[in-house]
Amino acid sequence: MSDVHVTGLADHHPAVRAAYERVVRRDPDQPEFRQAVLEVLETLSPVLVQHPEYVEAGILERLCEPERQIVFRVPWRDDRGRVHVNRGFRVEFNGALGPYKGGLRFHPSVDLGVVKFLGFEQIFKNALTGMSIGGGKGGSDFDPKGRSDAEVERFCQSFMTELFRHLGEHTDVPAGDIGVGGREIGYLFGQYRRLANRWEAGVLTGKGLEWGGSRVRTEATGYGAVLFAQRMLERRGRSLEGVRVVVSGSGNVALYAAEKAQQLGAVVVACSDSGGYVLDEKGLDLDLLKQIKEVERGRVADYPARRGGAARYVAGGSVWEVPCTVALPCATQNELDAEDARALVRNEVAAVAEGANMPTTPEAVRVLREAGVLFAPGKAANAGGVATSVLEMRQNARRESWSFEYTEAELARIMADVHDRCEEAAERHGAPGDYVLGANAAGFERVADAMLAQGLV
Ligand SMILES: NC(=O)c1ccc[n+]([C@@H]2O[C@H](COP(=O)([O-])OP(=O)(O)OC[C@H]3O[C@@H](n4cnc5c(N)ncnc54)[C@H](O)[C@@H]3O)[C@@H](O)[C@H]2O)c1
Repeated sequence: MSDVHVTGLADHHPAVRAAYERVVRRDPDQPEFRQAVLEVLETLSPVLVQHPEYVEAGILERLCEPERQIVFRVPWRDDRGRVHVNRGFRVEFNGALGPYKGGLRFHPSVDLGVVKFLGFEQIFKNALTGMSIGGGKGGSDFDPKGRSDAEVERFCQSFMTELFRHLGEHTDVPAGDIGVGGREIGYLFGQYRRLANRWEAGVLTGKGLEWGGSRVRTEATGYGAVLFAQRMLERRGRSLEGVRVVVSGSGNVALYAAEKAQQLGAVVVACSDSGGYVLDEKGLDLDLLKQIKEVERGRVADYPARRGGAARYVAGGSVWEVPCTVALPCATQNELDAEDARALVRNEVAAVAEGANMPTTPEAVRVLREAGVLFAPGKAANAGGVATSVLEMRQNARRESWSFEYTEAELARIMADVHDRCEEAAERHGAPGDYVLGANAAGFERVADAMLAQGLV
């Protein structure tokens, strides 16, 4: 992949080529990180032409190198008394706009390159919200699947025993991501509180409602992605009313993307997990799906038997085979490839909005864009989660607890602003309707200006 892309950068600004070549040379074993960097850099040439001061100040080189990377051992015992050793990570990527902010992912695929890709994306996403937060990300190669509550608790306590010294409401504020939901945030917060001997609510977001959490945080990423898609469509005189929607994944982002799409009148006909997908032409029964996934921690394969009717499960199939007008990839990185994109185009998809981080491969993005499909990159479309985390921090700082309606209205306002910032930047740089360029340029300019103002640090 990298050879094609280094060659493909021939027409770009020399600073773009130099920065990318440096990343390839220094981090040859981090393909996801390289992919995320390339996806941003290849849109920035017009910005650098307008702002030679960014090049002069080495902004690209500095942006591609995390401010701090923490890698640590996480020892824990399973229920049978056996010792396990996992690896923990926290990458504090860029703090120019505020305390590092970004989730923790617990999944066997997590390594330093994956955490760096997510942290890099997070810098621009957080900048796009217009709020005061820097970019960071963390996690572990621990696999919570099949582990008991007690095992997850012991793992989280061990993880936080090292991480706590690097965190703080003014320093670094993690949240959830794949494999880290309300249960894990609870165990992590408890251990932080014990070690720090402080009630510091703003140190973690995604907390329980009774102890500092915010309403709408659970729903925010999925709701936000749909609100973004809706605004893209509205700008072109269309809406979600009566439209067929397909969602991938069935975790936090997927479930609430499906919920908001239904609330706006769409028919959500399919969702998936790593084993396959379910198709329900009548529209997914979300109460049942939440019971299976959130309460029982089961698989989507269990859905058809309990739903009855014509719902069916397709083992191992790609959910993107299902015809739809709006596609919402909400599972994981690189889950929608060029072949999937061609299937979506054949079925006349109108818009793709990424609920997950980098779920669409670069080749698939090209296929969609060449076919004229509206495409919203994750760093814009899924920014509602982190934005609501900041709303949670605001409530913590003021010792307040806002209503669902008020918080959701704030989320809607923020998503409209994120959309409009992307739209405005794309137009300003001569590429109207290009949300990838718009998101990268708008996020980059905000961080770059802050870095310039703060000197060489
Ligand atoms: N939770 C948030 O607030 C948030 C915010 C921004 C972005 N994201 C991103 O959204 C994505 C999903 O995160 P989440 O919080 O919903 O995690 P989650 O653990 O709740 O859900 C992940 C889902 O993806 C499914 N999945 C994993 N690999 C798959 C594959 N190869 N094919 C199909 N399904 C697969 C899992 O079965 C699960 O249903 C990730 O990319 C994450 O980085 C999450």
